[in-house]
Amino acid sequence: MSKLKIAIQKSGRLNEESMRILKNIGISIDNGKDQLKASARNFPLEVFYLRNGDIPQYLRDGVVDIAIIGENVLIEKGQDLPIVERLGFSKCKVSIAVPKSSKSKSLQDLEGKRIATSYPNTVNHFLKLNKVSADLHVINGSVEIAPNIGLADAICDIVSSGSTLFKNGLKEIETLLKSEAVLAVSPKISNESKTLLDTLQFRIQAVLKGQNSKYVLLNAPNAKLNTIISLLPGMKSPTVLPLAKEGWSSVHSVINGNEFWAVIDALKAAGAQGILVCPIEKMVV
Ligand SMILES: Nc1ncnc2c1ncn2[C@@H]1O[C@H](COP(=O)(O)OP(=O)(O)OP(=O)(O)O)[C@@H](O)[C@H]1O
Ligand SMILES: O=P(O)(O)OC[C@H]1O[C@H](OP(=O)(O)OP(=O)(O)O)[C@H](O)[C@@H]1O
Ligand SMILES: [Mg+2]
Repeated sequence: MSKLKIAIQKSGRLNEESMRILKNIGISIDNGKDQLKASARNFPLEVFYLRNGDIPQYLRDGVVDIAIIGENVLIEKGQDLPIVERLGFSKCKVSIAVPKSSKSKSLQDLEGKRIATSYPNTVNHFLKLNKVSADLHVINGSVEIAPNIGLADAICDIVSSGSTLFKNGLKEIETLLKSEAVLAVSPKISNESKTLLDTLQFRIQAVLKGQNSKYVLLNAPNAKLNTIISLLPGMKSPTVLPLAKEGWSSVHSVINGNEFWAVIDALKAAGAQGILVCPIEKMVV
């Protein structure tokens, strides 16, 4: 039986969370130290540990079937490669920044200036779109140092907390794109591997949905039940069970993480008491 081949970043920002996803979907991997290829014990899966920046080419060539990769790298080097799942971690932006003292306030002010970046295709595309021409200096790391050593007037790099920009005396002037870790697929994936991918994706979706939701239990006076139930959609509808105490019920439901605090505030205001909130490990809808 053939195995599904997945590329994961060997080391760096994406490695830990990528391994955690595999663990959370019940896949265990025999990982020898410095091993660049490993097999799963309980799923027909082979893991290739690669550099993030090399993964688009491996996908294109069909060396691997799928990969967990930063969306920004796909935008830079793999526009042709389909994304099948957004994974919600390693969220960041790719932005243009200039020294705090610079007079440049927008992209138009960078006409004829030097921009240091590790993302030349992304920057070129953006400059072209905005009809600005600038000189690109491609460097692979520590991009934020470039203006301080006189190499460039501006930089384009990843921004997350903004602390690297701050520490290097830079300010952001344009955001080119937003990125997160994604699951990308090789255009050469076989039908057999595609079936395995469907199984893997089903499991990943169950984990992601669980992560984005909370299980809520609360006590409600029966007189307020209708209002409280209307605030709680649940997976189908909330579960309502009688409490031992006369005139009270226990209500169980699932709340989406994004609207969590707004719903809790509304529940309290509607008379809910003893609200318990529990994490959900997996959710199959
Ligand atoms: N500060 C950050 N906060 C959040 N996500 C980030 C941050 N820096 C990078 N990322 C995301 O993680 C990915 C991997 O970044 P990392 O710095 O580990 O590797 P890299 O040097 O870009 O790649 P390679 O594996 O080729 O060496 C990036 O492509 C981006 O999607
Ligand atoms: O906005 P912040 O939270 O400060 O994060 C942004 C920094 O993080 C990344 O660098 P990383 O630490 O991965 O080092 P690298 O340049 O060696 O990849 C990125 O290249 C930025 O420099
Ligand atoms: Mg980095």
